[in-house]
Amino acid sequence: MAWQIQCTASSPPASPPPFTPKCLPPRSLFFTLSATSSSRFCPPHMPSLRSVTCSLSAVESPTSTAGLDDSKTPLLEVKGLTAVIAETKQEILKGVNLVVHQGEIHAIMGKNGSGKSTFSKVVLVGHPDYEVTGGSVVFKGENLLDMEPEERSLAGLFMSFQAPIEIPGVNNIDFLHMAYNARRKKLGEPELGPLEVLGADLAILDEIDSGLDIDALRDVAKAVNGLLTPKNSVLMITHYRRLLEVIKPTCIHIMEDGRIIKTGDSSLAKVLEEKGYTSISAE
Ligand SMILES: Nc1ncnc2c1ncn2[C@@H]1O[C@H](COP(=O)(O)OP(=O)(O)OP(=O)(O)O)[C@@H](O)[C@H]1O
Repeated sequence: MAWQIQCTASSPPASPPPFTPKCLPPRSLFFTLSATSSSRFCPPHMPSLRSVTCSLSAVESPTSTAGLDDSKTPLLEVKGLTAVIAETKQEILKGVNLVVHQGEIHAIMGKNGSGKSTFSKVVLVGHPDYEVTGGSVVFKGENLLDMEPEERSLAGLFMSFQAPIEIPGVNNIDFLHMAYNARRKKLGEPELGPLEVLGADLAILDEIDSGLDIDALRDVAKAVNGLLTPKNSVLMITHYRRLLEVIKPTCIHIMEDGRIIKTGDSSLAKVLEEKGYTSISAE
């Protein structure tokens, strides 16, 4: 797990470098996480990820708003989110509860069709295919559901596409990050992580591991690692435990039929591998 070793090697300064939001136009919402990104992105002020722990231990979590660590600042608070397909009114999200605090990595797993992508589309972009019928989504204290996609981006959300290597311009974020930090270095200022350069606090990464071989997966893991700072958080949507072997999440949430039915620490992925989703939903 080279990504962890790299990032634990640096000790954090007394205070993290200042955040620099709004340094990019609104279109920066849609960047692609590069499978070729390297660990050079690991920000120097990042603390050991091992210090970030989930206080829940594979407990049932019909309302996973239950505090992971109340001393931390919540970034994203989703409560009772329900949504239907706009055209047919079929309900897909049936009361999602989720809290992501600063500096945490969360993973959402679940069977095909459980509602993971719908959740990310509703939260991130307010996708027109869906209508929110209830609940709330608060990001940094603001009601996200009232915001246009551009406003969500400016508020500090970042989303990656699925299948990153199929998207042209895959290295944009690498280039942007390097160019920005080169200038900061020249000015004698501390370098920033990619999310800070983007002015984003939370990255939602939807199935960034789909179709990747093990080597590409390691590169993606390094890139995800490089997105983190003590203030930034990552919410990953994934099918595969193998990604969670190289990126140890603070918490794993299991989604089933439009709800999060269980929240636990990274050991939950092992339970899934050994016993499958059925064992969890049947408990
Ligand atoms: N725009 C849509 N029109 C019709 N059905 C939809 C639409 N969006 C989602 N669905 C249905 O809602 C359910 C949840 O879909 P969603 O893509 O969110 O699940 P998922 O957990 O991300 O699945 P996967 O792991 O296969 O990507 C599925 O049954 C899907 O067919």
